[in-house]
Amino acid sequence: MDIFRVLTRGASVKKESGPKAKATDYSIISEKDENLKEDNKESQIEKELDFFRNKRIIKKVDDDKEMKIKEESWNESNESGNGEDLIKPVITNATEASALRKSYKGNVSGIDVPLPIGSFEDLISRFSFDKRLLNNLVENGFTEPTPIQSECIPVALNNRDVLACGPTGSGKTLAFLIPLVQQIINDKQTTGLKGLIISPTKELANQIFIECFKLSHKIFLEKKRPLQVALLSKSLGAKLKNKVVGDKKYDIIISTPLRLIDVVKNEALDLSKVKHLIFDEADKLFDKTFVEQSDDILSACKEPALRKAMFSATIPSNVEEIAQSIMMDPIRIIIGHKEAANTNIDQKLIFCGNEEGKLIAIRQLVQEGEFKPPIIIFLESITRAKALYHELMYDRINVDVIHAERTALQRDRIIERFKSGELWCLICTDVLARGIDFKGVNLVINYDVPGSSQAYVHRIGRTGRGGRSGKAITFYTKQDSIAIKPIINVMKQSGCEVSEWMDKMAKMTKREKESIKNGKAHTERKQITTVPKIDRVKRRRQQEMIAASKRRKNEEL
Ligand SMILES: Nc1ncnc2c1ncn2[C@@H]1O[C@H](COP(=O)(O)OP(=O)(O)OP(=O)(O)O)[C@@H](O)[C@H]1O
Repeated sequence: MDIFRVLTRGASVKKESGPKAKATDYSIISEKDENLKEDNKESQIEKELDFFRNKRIIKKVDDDKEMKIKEESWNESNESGNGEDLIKPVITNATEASALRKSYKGNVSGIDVPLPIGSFEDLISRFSFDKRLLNNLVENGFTEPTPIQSECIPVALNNRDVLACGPTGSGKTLAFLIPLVQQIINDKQTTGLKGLIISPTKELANQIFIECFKLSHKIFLEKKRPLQVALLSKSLGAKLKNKVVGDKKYDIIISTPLRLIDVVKNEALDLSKVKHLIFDEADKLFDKTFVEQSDDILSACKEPALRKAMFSATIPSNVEEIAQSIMMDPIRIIIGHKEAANTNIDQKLIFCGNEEGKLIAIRQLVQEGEFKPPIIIFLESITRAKALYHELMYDRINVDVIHAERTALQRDRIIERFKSGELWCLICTDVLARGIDFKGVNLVINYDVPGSSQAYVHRIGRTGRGGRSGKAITFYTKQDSIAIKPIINVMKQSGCEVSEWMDKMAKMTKREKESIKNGKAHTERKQITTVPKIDRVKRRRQQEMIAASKRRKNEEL
């Protein structure tokens, strides 16, 4: 509740709360006592959740070598710095760096770890950062780096490999895009593809492309050539194959693994000069579905000085091992807890007994006013997503569904409608679970318990993004008694209140761990429907009769 109040208050942080609190006589003004305690509690929560650092934190070491954290507004600091020469990096030494890291629970390890940046202006003095690029950041509303950006940008600009893990919605996309664009600007001499970003889904690739396009707006390289970014779509793939477009045209390409491999195998795109290779949602790209394709991409990038980067909100230990084996002295950056969800999300479990109970639970949420759009509902299969869509349509809920059987155009249109607020409730499979940045999603419902703790973290991460608060509800039934355990553990790690019975329930035997790992934690689910069984049987018989009659006619013909 406190967290919700603090977050919904947004940027209107009371700046004087600190000094005032000190000056107040607690013993005399007893009625204000509670308010002051509240303020202290709030500032504590703010510090922990301020991933977007609306307030600037500057650290200084005083004579007694004690750290003092001083807040300065963006304007104040801008006024004091009259001219480029006077802009000084905010973080200048290891003590300041470690205090900054402590403030956002950053854990950074590796050989020769560079200092983080305290503000985007630090980049000008430390890395001769491009002014147009800085302008593009500010014009898009990015005035202060988020913790993952503070850490990752200097690492990449020092040309180091990086394995980065930060909460969902904490700005990882810009954490790899900002240094990438700067490095392309620095590398004036060579033409052709230098930066490659791999994403597991088309939707996410498209989103990264849009961000990269905005960031490289009006940036020109040698001979006034604009920096060229492309999304490797089906049509661009065909153009490259037919040599309608030359493969040297682009500086940065964003693609899904399969599409990229297709053009590379047809020798329509040369990856041998790629200098920066970024895997977004790295744990997905190195799991069993994609690992071979990711490996093919790595082998096609032959540049000896290839810089590799891996990003995700979840990095399981097997992916860490892969990262260590393919990277050169990587720097490992973890913001927050590796197995936890974003702390801006209020997480809740609802026991529904059985499958019918889930439909009742949704209707109850509607009745109780908890079903506040925009809402995303995740299900485990296409069939189930379609079935729930039909059920909710009957309830006259403004809803649509996205899954792998819908065409790219349909998917794009639905996403647009959802983003514009025309569509209130989006039903989907895990195809939209990762990376997609819908601003202001109020509620995520896991209609089916996700298959792993990682899937859970990504699914619920569609809400509570960019410093906003959000809510996630997970339905479970008797048959989810094992699958729910890792979810309770994530809730614990993320600081949610977990009752004693939940805590007991979360304990896993070796066998249970094994069955979760092998995806055998739950059995086949019953169909989603409110149509009585007798009607369903009648309908099926009718369909069978029609099919049989069609068959007979065909045979006669
Ligand atoms: N420095 C910043 N200041 C303010 N907002 C930012 C900043 N950096 C990123 N954002 C915003 O935060 C939101 C989430 O960013 P992003 O999509 O990169 O998250 P993410 O960490 O990649 O999440 P996920 O793990 O789900 O992929 C976006 O709307 C983005 O525009």
